[in-house]
Parts: sequence; C-alpha cells; structure tokens
Amino acid sequence: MPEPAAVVVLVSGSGTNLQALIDACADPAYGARVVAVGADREGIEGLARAERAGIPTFALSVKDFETREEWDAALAGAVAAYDPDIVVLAGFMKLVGSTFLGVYGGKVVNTHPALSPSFPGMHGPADALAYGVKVTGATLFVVDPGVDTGPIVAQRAVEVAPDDTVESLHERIKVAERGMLVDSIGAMAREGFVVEGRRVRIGRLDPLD
Ligand SMILES: Nc1nc2c(c(=O)[nH]1)N[C@@H](CN(C=O)c1ccc(C(=O)N[C@@H](CCC(=O)O)C(=O)O)cc1)CN2
Ligand SMILES: NCC(=O)N[C@@H]1O[C@H](COP(=O)([O-])[O-])[C@@H](O)[C@H]1O
Repeated sequence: MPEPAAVVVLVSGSGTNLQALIDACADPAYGARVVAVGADREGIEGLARAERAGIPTFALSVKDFETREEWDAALAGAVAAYDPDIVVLAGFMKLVGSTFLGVYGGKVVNTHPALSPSFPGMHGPADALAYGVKVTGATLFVVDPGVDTGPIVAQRAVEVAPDDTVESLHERIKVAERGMLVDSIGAMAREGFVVEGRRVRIGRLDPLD
C-alpha cells in the first residue's frame, strides 16, 4: 500500500470536521493521515481533539505578531514543519494571505457551510436563512486569495426546513459537510487532484472529457 498523504488541518473552534477526518484516517485504506493540527487561538476543542488522538498541535494568534503578514509567514512556517501534501482549513476563521498561499497554493482546501458562490464569509448559514433560500449546503474548494471564491472540489445540498434556526440549519449542514470532506479528502489523497482554471479534477480523467 502506498504511503498515506500527509494532511495538516487548521481549526478555530469545535473541530467536528477535524474529528471526522481523524476517524476516517484510522482505516489504512483511507489513504491519508492527519500529521498536525494548527489553530489561530489556544484553548479550543479542535486542539483538544487532536491532543486526545496523539496528533501534534500548534497555535499562532494574530495578536502575537506585529503585522498580519508576519503571522501569515509564521503560519506557513509552522505548517511547513510537517511537509503536508494537503492543508485542510476546517472551520479556520482567518483569511490566509499571499505568503501562505505562495507556499501552499493549489493544495489548501477550505470547507464552507453554504453552496458557493452564494453566501461567502463567516455567516453562511445565517445569510442563507435570512435570504430565504429553500436549499443550501456545503462546499469544499481550493483556497485562493479571495474570500470563498476558489475552484470547487465538491458540494452537498441540504434542504432548509420552514422552522429552521441558524443553529438547526448549521448542524444539518455540518452532517453533510463532514461526509463531503471525508469522501473528498480520501479521494484526493488516494487518486491525486489537479486544478485547471476553475475546475478541480480528482483522479484519472474521463477519456471522453
Ligand atoms: N485566503 C483565504 N483564506 C480563507 C478562506 C478563503 O476563501 N481564502 N476561507 C476562510 C474561511 N472563511 C469562511 O468561509 C472566512 C474566515 C474568516 C474570515 C474573516 O474575515 N476573518 C477575520 C477574523 C475573524 C475572527 O478571528 O473571528 C480575519 O481573518 O481577520 C472570512 C472568511 C478560511 N480562510
Ligand atoms: N467561514 C468559515 C466557516 O463558516 N466555517 C464553518 O465553521 C464550522 C466549523 O465546525 P467544526 O469546528 O465543528 O468543524 C463548519 O461548518 C465550517 O464550514
């Protein structure tokens, strides 16, 4: 069996997406291994989940750096120590900048709780509910310098219920999101992937395509 792909996961909160990846990686056939978990803050459940799984962690807070650029470079350096094949932003509430993307561009993916290109930013479920859409969902994309604008890897649709609150809707999205993340990262790790303009292709190309 080939070496599993090395994955670094960056988190800011509860880390349920991270946990889904950790659980999937327990199967050697999955093809990936979480080699480190980083955060932009201390004391979060995401880091505790990594520690319980015996995975190395690091935390770099923007406020501990003179400039945003210095934080971005330090983040790139901390991630580089683990030589990842894929970097997953899983509820990571910071925009990564040009230094980080200069090193990892093309292999950083972010999971977002809305169907891109609708409702980018930090409040996807609330914005979808406020707009009144009947279907929303989750999107996995390759991170670019914009906010939730990168080429799409995968999407899962979720129906909005008439009595949904932001919390109930986000929880239902997160169930779909975790499945999307686990399925996509496994496929990317096992089969490889390529970004061609706005299209992301996983594995062998369809001969008719
Ligand atoms: N270069 C990119 N970085 C990130 C992307 C992206 O598409 N391109 N996706 C985000 C996730 N994201 C929501 O989808 C998001 C996260 C954070 C922000 C933001 O404005 N954050 C503030 C700080 C807020 C806080 O600390 O609570 C900031 O960065 O200063 C917008 C969108 C992951 N990164
Ligand atoms: N803009 C980024 C954003 O909204 N991210 C969202 O935060 C949640 C984190 O959950 P988790 O910490 O339990 O994985 C996820 O739904 C993720 O998509």
